Amino acid sequence: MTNGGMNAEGRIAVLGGGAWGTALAVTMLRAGHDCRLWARDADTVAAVNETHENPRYLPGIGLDKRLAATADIGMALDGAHCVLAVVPAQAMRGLLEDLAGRIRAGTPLVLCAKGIERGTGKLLSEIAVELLPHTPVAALSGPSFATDVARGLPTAVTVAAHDEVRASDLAALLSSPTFRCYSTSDLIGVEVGGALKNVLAIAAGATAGAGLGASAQAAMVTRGFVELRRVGAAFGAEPETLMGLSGLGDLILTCGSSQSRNFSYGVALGRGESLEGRPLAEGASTAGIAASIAREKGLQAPIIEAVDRLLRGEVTIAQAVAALMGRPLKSER
Ligand SMILES: NC(=O)c1ccc[n+]([C@@H]2O[C@H](COP(=O)([O-])OP(=O)(O)OC[C@H]3O[C@@H](n4cnc5c(N)ncnc54)[C@H](O)[C@@H]3O)[C@@H](O)[C@H]2O)c1
Ligand SMILES: O=P(O)(O)OC[C@H](O)CO
Repeated sequence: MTNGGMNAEGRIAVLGGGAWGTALAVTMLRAGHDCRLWARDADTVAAVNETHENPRYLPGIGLDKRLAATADIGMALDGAHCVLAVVPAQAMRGLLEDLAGRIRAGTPLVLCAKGIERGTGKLLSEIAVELLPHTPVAALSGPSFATDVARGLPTAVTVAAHDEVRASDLAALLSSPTFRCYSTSDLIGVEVGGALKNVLAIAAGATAGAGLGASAQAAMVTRGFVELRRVGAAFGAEPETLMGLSGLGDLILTCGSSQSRNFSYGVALGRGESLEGRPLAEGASTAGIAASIAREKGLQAPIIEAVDRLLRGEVTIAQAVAALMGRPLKSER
C-alpha cells in the first residue's frame, strides 16, 4: 500500500448516512476509492443519489456526484475491502449485530463513532470483538467536523488498531490529500480520548452559556483534560495518545467552537434552555458512564461528575460552579 491512500484497493463500505458517514464517504472517493454509503433512511438514500446532497445532516453541502447510497446493507458490503461503521455509539451494537454473518472474515472494520456503551460501560471495540470475532477491528478519531471534512478542508486524525502494521496500512488506505491519518496501536487510548472529549465539550459549552467568561472556560477545559487523562489511564490508555489528535486535539476543537454539537448542547444547558430535539450530542450519554466509571475506580472527576448531575437536573449551573470552586485547595498535579 502506498502513502496517501491514493491507490484504490477495492471498495469501501461506509455504514451510516448521517453527517460523519457522508463526509467520510466523500473523503473515500477523494482518496481514490470506490465507495458505497449505506443509510437506513430512504429519504437520505434518494437525496444522495438524485440531488447529490444530504439535506438533513449536511445541509448546503454539495456532494461528489459519484457517491452512491443504498438502503440495502448487503449491497453496501458487497465486495468491500474495508468497512467504516459510522452510527451513533448507542446504536453501534445493533449495527454490529446486523453485520455478523454478512461481513467477510478478515475484512477490517473501522469504528468511527465517539462514545462508550450505556449500561455495559464497554468501548465500541470491545463490543465489536465480542460480536465479530473474525473481524480485525480499528478506530478512527480526531479533530474533524463533518462539514469541514465534507468540504475538503484539511485535517489530521488517528487510526488505531492493536496490530501496529494494520493500523498503519489502514491509515494509508483512508488518507487523502486533505485527510491525513496518523496511526497507533493504542486502540483504547484513541477510543477513550474521542469519547471523553465530548463530555468536556458540554462542560465548556455550559460555562460559555452561563456567561462565566473566557477565563473560566479555559480553566474548565484544562482541568477537564486532567480528568480525561485520569479516567483514560484507568481504561488503560497511553498518556501520549491522550496528548495527541484523539485527546487534546479534539478537545481543542470541540471545546472552543459552536460548530460542535456537544459544545452547543452545553451552551443550551448553561442558558437553561430546553435540550429536547437537539442534534446528536454523544457526550450527554457518555457523561453518566464516565462519572460512574470514575466513582467505581475511586478517581476524582468533579467536572465530569458536574456535567452528569447537571444533565440529570440534580444541580443548577450556579450550584455546580460553587461546588467546583469550593473544593479543597490542592496541588495542580
Ligand atoms: N458529525 C461530526 O462532525 C463527527 C465527526 C467525527 C465523529 N463523529 C461521530 O460519528 C458518530 C455519528 O455521528 P454523526 O455526526 O454522523 O451523527 P448524525 O446524527 O449526523 O447521523 C447519525 C446517523 O446514524 C443513523 N442511525 C441512528 N441510529 C441508527 C441505527 N440504530 N441504525 C442505523 N443507523 C442509525 C441516523 O439515521 C443517521 O444517518 C458519532 O459517534 C459522532 O461522535 C461525528
Ligand atoms: O459536533 P460534535 O461535538 O459531535 O463533534 C464532532 C467531532 O467529534 C469533532 O471532532
